[in-house]
Amino acid sequence: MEMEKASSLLFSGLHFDRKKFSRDFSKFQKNTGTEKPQSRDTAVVTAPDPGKKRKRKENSSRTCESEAVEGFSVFKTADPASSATIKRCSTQVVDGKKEINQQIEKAAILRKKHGIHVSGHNIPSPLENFEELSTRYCCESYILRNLAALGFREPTPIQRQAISVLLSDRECFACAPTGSGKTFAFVCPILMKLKSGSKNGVRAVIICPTRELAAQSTRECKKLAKGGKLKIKLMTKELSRSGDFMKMACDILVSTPRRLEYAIRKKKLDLSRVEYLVLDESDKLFELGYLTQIDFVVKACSNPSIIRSLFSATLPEAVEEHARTIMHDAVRIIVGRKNSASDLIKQKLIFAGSEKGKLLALRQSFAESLNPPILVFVQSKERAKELYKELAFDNLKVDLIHADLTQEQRDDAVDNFRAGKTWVLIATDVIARGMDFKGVNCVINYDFPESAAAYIHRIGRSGRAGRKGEAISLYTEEDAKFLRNIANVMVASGCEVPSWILALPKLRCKKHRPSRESISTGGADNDVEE
Ligand SMILES: Nc1ncnc2c1ncn2[C@@H]1O[C@H](COP(=O)(O)OP(=O)(O)OP(=O)(O)O)[C@@H](O)[C@H]1O
Repeated sequence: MEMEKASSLLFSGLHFDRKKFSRDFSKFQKNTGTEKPQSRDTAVVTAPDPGKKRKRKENSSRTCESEAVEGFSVFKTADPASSATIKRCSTQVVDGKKEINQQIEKAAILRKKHGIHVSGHNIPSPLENFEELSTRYCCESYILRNLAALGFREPTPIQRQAISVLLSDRECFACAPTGSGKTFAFVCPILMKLKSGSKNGVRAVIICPTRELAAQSTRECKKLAKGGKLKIKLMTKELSRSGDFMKMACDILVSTPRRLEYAIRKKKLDLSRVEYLVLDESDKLFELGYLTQIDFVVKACSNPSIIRSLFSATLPEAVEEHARTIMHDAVRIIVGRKNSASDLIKQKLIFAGSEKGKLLALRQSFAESLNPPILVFVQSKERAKELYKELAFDNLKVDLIHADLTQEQRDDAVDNFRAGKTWVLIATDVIARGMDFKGVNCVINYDFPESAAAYIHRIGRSGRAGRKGEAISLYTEEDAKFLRNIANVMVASGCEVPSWILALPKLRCKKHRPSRESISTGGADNDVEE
């Protein structure tokens, strides 16, 4: 139901005028792209389509495609009497085809090696290494320096494919495991494409579902942009209320949907020149709570040549279908198995019997081996407060984070956890998505997650960037209806699960979180805050 509404709302304001952009066809024959002449995308063998729906910068077609067209025109204008010319040309065509086939094969091998699955037309080959950013796409040296300074030696699979797709001015929707480097997969091409700073307003927008994630993405973006001229800004509460973007240098803006909408409505922010729009954690942003804001922002990004991209570790069918109908010639990228947990996480299910049993199991687990940093997820802010009170006197360095805290308190909680000052952070789902806490050893689902997606994102706070992690999920009888879904995710990652759980009935429709006995005292808790 939610997605049906999404389909009717999202992107509905966008309209592309074919006639208006028909002139662009002529541009396909000019060489103005950023990809270097010697570089070739794979599988680009057809002549450009003059009826293409939208204006595109030409570098994506400035490859074998334009060469094939040029080849034919050479053929036509050559002296027909000269058999030598004809022979030379046909040899060139055969050589060209052979080369293209070799490149297609090479790209396929590379994709197979890295578990990259793609669909769409004329998909650029994945990057073999970061050097290709400069040899193939003329990347400025400061970006390569920053990549090296960050210690990134090889692109991750999602970076290999998404970077080349976005650098070829193609829209994409991508699904890759948690902690697999999706942030740089969209940040890097944006920095490369925008090149120098401009005073003409915001040119790229990155939307994240939470303020913490927006702040983190801004920081990551700034790390890669160090030494360049681009201005990157995080939309703070203050900026959204009183900042005048018309008078401010800002090339890349990172924001939550609400703050973005607020600034646009106040007419202090014009997004009509935006060239790149990223919806990070896109499936979350497509949920009802965000939908009208996202729709409003997407309409405000009215530049017809905008490149939009969707990234997440979970991409439900409904979101995919929707993306396919509204995006233009988009490339679908899936790394590994779709909607699955990272292979690096060891997952365990523990039956705790009752709410009291859960507290006991948690204390016991801490007593046996406390290996911080540890994240403990609960289903509501009330329960976060209750659990905090229980653990605060257990001689643990424990803290909590939920949506009721001030921004300063939330920032402190995140910073202290990052700095190792907090060993155990109790959290609601407010930090379940996207947050990159390095080296989280264990995620404990104190309250069982109510969907496979929620589970994948929560446990994905550990086992990031190639490190191993652990996830423990406590459950009681109240959680029976959610068990099978989560167990299926575990089985798909190679974990053992009792067979009776897999034989439980399928979850047919979305179920509400169970009301639970209070952690500290009696009473029920029906709060559904994230
Ligand atoms: N090429 C690379 N080599 C090594 N580490 C990398 C590389 N790219 C990114 N990383 C690191 O991997 C970690 C996870 O990256 P990131 O937060 O982008 O993951 P993600 O896929 O967006 O995860 P999530 O789905 O949870 O949002 C970060 O610490 C980042 O610095």
